[in-house]
Amino acid sequence: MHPDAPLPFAETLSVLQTLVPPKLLSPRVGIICGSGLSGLGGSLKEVVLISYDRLPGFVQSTVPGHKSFLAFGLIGSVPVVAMLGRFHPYEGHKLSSVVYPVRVMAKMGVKNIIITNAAGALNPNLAVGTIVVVHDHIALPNLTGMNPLLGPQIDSSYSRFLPISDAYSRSLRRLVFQAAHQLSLDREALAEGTYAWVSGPTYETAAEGRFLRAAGADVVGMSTVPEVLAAREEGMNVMVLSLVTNMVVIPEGYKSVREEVEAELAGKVTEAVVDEVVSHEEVLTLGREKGDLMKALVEKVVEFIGNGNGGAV
Ligand SMILES: O=P(O)(O)O[C@H]1O[C@H](CO)[C@@H](O)[C@H]1O
Ligand code: HPA
Repeated sequence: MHPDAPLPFAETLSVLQTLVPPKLLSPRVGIICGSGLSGLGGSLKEVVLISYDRLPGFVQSTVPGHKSFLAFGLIGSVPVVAMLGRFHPYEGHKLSSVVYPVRVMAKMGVKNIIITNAAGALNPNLAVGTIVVVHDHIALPNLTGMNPLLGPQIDSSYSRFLPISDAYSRSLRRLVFQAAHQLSLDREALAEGTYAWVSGPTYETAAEGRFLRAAGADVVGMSTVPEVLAAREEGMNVMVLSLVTNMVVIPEGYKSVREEVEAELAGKVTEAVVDEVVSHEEVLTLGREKGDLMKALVEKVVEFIGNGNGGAV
């Protein structure tokens, strides 16, 4: 819930003013780096890294593949601020803490936010390594009472009932596909899809994966939606890129144990079935392998935003 304690915006901004050179203090674009994707920080010139523990209101990222630094710098000539490591509710962080950095970005004047994540594929037509340009979400936690916008309004300038059917900016999504064209990426490198937010930290069972797929989701992850909601409440244009790191819904489906045993008893030779499980190491490995592609896309989109393209400001 926000704000169960007054949010320390003034203190955070005052620390930032002392640590960040004036030239970088009004970022045009905010970036959040997903699991294994903090290498995006390597895109920044004249970078200034600020440890989260120096920033009032910030908590620590405790998940491998997430650092705990806020990075200020330039992509081309565009000033940006990037979270090298995000916060997830499953780490024990309150939703108000999870989205606090997004609100700080808004207070610094950020109008466009690019949120990245690692996600599992529910849509069997997606391949591991694909980057999904998210155009919608399904958030069971939101529908059942876990929403970062629950609670008293921060102030009366915020909308009480925020529409989010337009949460994912069409103009920013267009920029990603234009960026992919300029970078000569194969058509298969990018897809469009719906992100399902789950609380984690358990990965989905196969049946849960099928359930989310049947509901219309293409990828699933344990982050992003809280940040999207806060960013929309703050009036930002939002773009989300999900890197498919693993398959959740396996195209071949469930192999019956009864049939396996019956076939063996009938003297037939059966193929050994091994139930595959996902691991965070696998997620991070994919992040490392595809990190450069994500970085190239984000850089290009930031360049476009800097040039005033796409209707985004
Ligand atoms: O969404 P990001 O932070 O990229 O991380 C994803 O990877 C972790 C699971 O491997 C979960 O935190 C999931 O949400
Ligand atoms: N499920 C949830 N979150 C994830 C996954 C997944 O399969 N892969 C990466 N993040």
